[in-house]
Amino acid sequence: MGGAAPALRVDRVAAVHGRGAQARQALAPTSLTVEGGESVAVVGRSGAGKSTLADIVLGLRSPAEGRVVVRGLAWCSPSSAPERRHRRLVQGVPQDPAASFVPRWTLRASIEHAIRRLERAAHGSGPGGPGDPHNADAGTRAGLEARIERAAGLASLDPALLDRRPSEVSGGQAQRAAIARALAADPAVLVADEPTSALDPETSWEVQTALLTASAQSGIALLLVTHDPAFAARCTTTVRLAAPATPR
Ligand SMILES: Nc1ncnc2c1ncn2[C@@H]1O[C@H](COP(=O)(O)OP(=O)(O)OP(=O)(O)O)[C@@H](O)[C@H]1O
Repeated sequence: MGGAAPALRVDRVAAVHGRGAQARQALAPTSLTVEGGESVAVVGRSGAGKSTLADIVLGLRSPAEGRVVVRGLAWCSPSSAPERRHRRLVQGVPQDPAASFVPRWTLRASIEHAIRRLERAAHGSGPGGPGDPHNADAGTRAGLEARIERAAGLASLDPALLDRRPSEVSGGQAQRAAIARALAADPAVLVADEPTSALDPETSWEVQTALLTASAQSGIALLLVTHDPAFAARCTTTVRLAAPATPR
């Protein structure tokens, strides 16, 4: 797509943990670009700052230097956090998917709740219900159901499993549901920090396939933190983080 801004641009982003004499570089200045539909594996030694980078792109912490740009929009910098109305643009796939769903709710109810919350953030504090003209897709029951089922299909999750609770599905199925929840938000960027480390090798491979296929088919940029060289090799590119500066 000639001239379009990349889905994700990380521009000389660095991070520091602690303050004053305790301050310690957690991430050395790092730049990378991920186009829609591409996947970038972030690798590096333990403590290199991989999770710190993932948290910054997710908007969970601020960089000490540099900036993140999502689809050409200023996403975050040392002095600015992501705007609420743009929150849906970057979605996370957690390491422990079962714990990220409400235990008493069906997977469908949790995904529906996540979509409605993002819609409310996108369109101000309105109810996000059928009366909201911006909300025609998620606002009607049929539109919402179609959106969830489409996301489940993209994540290779059997839609019948959407009516189970997190304790009633396997780890691999819960991870597919977490991928579906992220896709249902219609993001530009997916951030996955060790998304298959809790799974057996066969299930891990299948979930990797679901994640990579969904990102490629939907034109979503995937930023993947992994220690698994085989998973990294399946991505479009690998970025190896430099070790942060050691304290003096
Ligand atoms: N909450 C925190 N307070 C202080 N220092 C922290 C905190 N979280 C992480 N760090 C430090 O920041 C650096 C980067 O940590 P980070 O978890 O991002 O590394 P990582 O590359 O993801 O490591 P791993 O591969 O072991 O998960 C490390 O030196 C770590 O000790």
